[in-house]
Amino acid sequence: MSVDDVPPTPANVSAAVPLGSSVIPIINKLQDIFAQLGSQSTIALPQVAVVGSQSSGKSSVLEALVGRDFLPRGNDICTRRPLVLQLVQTKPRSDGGSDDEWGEFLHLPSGKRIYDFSEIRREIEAETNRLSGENKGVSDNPIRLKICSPNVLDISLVDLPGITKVPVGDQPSDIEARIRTMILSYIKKPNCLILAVTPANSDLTNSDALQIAGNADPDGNRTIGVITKLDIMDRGTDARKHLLGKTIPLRLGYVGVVNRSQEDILMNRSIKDALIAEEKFFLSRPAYSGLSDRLGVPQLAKKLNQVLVQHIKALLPNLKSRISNALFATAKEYESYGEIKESRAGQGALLLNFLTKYCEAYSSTLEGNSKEMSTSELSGGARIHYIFQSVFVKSLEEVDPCEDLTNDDIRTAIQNATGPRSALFVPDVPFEVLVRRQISRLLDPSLQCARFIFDELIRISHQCMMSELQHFPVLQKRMDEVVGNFLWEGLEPSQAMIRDIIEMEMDYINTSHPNFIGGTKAVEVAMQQVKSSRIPHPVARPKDTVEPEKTASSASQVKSRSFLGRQPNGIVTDQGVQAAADAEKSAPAGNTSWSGFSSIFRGSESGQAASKNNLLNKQFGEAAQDEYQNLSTIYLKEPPSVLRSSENHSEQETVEIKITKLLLKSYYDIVRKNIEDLVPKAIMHFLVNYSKRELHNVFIEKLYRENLIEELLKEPDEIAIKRKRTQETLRILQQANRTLEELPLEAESVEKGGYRIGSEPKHEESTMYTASPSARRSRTDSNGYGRLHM
Ligand SMILES: Nc1nc2c(ncn2[C@@H]2O[C@H](COP(=O)(O)OP(=O)(O)OP(=O)(O)O)[C@@H](O)[C@H]2O)c(=O)[nH]1
Repeated sequence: MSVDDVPPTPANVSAAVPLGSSVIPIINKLQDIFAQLGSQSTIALPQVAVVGSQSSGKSSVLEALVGRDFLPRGNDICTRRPLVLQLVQTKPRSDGGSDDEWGEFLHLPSGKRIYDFSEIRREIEAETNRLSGENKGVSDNPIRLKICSPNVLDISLVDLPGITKVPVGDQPSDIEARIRTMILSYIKKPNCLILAVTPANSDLTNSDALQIAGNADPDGNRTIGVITKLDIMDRGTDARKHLLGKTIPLRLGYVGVVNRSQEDILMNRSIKDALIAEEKFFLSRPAYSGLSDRLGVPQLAKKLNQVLVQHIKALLPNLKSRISNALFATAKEYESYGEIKESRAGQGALLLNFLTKYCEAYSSTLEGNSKEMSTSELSGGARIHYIFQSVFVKSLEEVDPCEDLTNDDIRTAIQNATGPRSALFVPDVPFEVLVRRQISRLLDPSLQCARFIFDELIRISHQCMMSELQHFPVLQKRMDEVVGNFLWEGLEPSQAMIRDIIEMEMDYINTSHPNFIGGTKAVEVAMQQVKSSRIPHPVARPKDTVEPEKTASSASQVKSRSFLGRQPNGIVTDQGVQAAADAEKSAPAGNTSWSGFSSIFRGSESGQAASKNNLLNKQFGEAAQDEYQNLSTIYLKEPPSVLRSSENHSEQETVEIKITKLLLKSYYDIVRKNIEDLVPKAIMHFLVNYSKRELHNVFIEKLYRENLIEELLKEPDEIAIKRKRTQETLRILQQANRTLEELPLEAESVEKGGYRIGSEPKHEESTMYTASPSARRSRTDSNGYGRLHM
């Protein structure tokens, strides 16, 4: 079959097995992944460097691999500066035009594209001369050339000056050492693949290339031996032994190639023709039969591909884990933006879902069955319990109802309660006044407790804002407002209830409460306290001096006070009286412990009247006498504007104060227990449980409105942008993940690359060019790197 029988259309080109078909698509896919991810990192492919002695054919090998004529070649020294050739794959032109391949030099103004490859060659020569002079000078300063094409693999190739022994022209005397150092600086890097080029017409055992490659890569893991100029060997000799590795073994083996001769170059022979000629040459030489896997530039490219595949394989696990980590992180980020719905129905469902989820979170936080329960601190309902028990109840328990009541206060209250008369009994009124005053003190902490719980609910409400809501600030703000107002509405009735409870307690002092100490017991206890307080004072103080008239009336006095011994049902018991009487009896003779009481009863109607009469008679008599005696007028001292009860307490008053205090404490305890019980109940009912029960309804009423949905679910622009970007990244990563899973990296697929001598006709793409149909479409010119026909 002839070359012309097969037109270079994408269909039949892809029917052939182009070189690199196994590796280039993989690389392309991977590079696509990186490009789409906007990642700076790429698949770091090994650099390929050609080394060898001068004019061994290094540039020719490189050029054949790349498939374009652009390197200066000649039988004199050509490469005098390293040429770092960066192949960059570009997108094919959409219109299929052929000007999608160009070169760019780093030393030229940036962006200057050179589409004519002969001009590229001329610029390499000119730039070499610029720095190294025109007289064979050598420089280690590299020329950097970027070849952009849809048909190349992203890889760097380095053409290095050849090793030379004898200085010529402007070369320094240590030229060999200098060139060796320069070469080593490139090929000693572990990611540098070495093509050690030795011409077949020289002695392999003296190969500079193998020698320097051996220095840089002693294990031979990255050195491929290339034997050039097989066509100009001495007649009767061949390189079979060398190619089989029998002369100098190489781990990656040798490939024999036939490049264009100087004559071919002068005749402008194309690479395509050269490849055909090369294949013909091997077919015509029986010495090379059976060595098809190590003959020809395509086989060299295949070998390179195999090494590249191995390299990619080694990179893959790391790449996969990077992609899957990025996938995980991006998926999480995307999730954090929450759902977004386009349709009105979808938006409504989404809003309803948010509101419901919020209410569930609110309830479960209060109930204590939230999934996000903290283990480091109290939260939710537990905090409410803490406020009730450890703040409210505890504070109330610590209150002493008599704390801010001095004995004088009590005495004043008693005196005020009895009005202009002297007290016959310890009256109810001061006790009630005082106990009411103490009960009223419970209002403030109770209201404060409600306020604390309100604050706590507000706090819980903030905790319940799901992370998704962060992306809907309008909704979040409105929900916050609704909850705040709603809780405030719950606070008012709970505080009103608390006021009612306290007022109820103040309104009716239930002295019949079974837990109330009652008068009898209070008298008994007070007397015992007074009695025991006297025991340590065996010597009677002047105050204790008995006044006979007082002791005389003590029994009746005690009896008169028997109202204090009334049972809660109001029945007067003898015990109360008896207890008081007993106490009186038990007092030592001449003791006036009940003198206070006695004084009340001393003032019995008749006694008081008598004494008043006596006094009046006495005063009248004296006045008459004074008149007679014509004495001067007696003036009373003006009473002070503020009157206080006298400072000295009589013993009676002491007992009265004690009784009042006992009654006060006992009753206060009852009220306190009630308040401790009822206030939390009121708050729980009107505020906490009410909010739990009704919040969802309130949300529905206030927010789940047709006309509000769009506004509530409006995302801020920056979030919408982030969401879109994350979604796109996620899509790319998922695709990348799938691509990595599907990559055909089996050795078998690589083996299919290259061409086999004597097999079916092949239409080989030259060397490292891509096999993508779109790329090939642009390669219909006659530059000679399109097809190889046999
Ligand atoms: N006949 C024949 N000539 C070749 C072959 N390879 C290279 N040549 C010729 O050998 C000469 C040197 O080739 P280059 O490719 O420039 O060699 P080089 O090693 O790059 O040379 P320097 O860069 O100067 O060291 C050129 O004239 C090529 O045409 C080959 O396989 N067969």
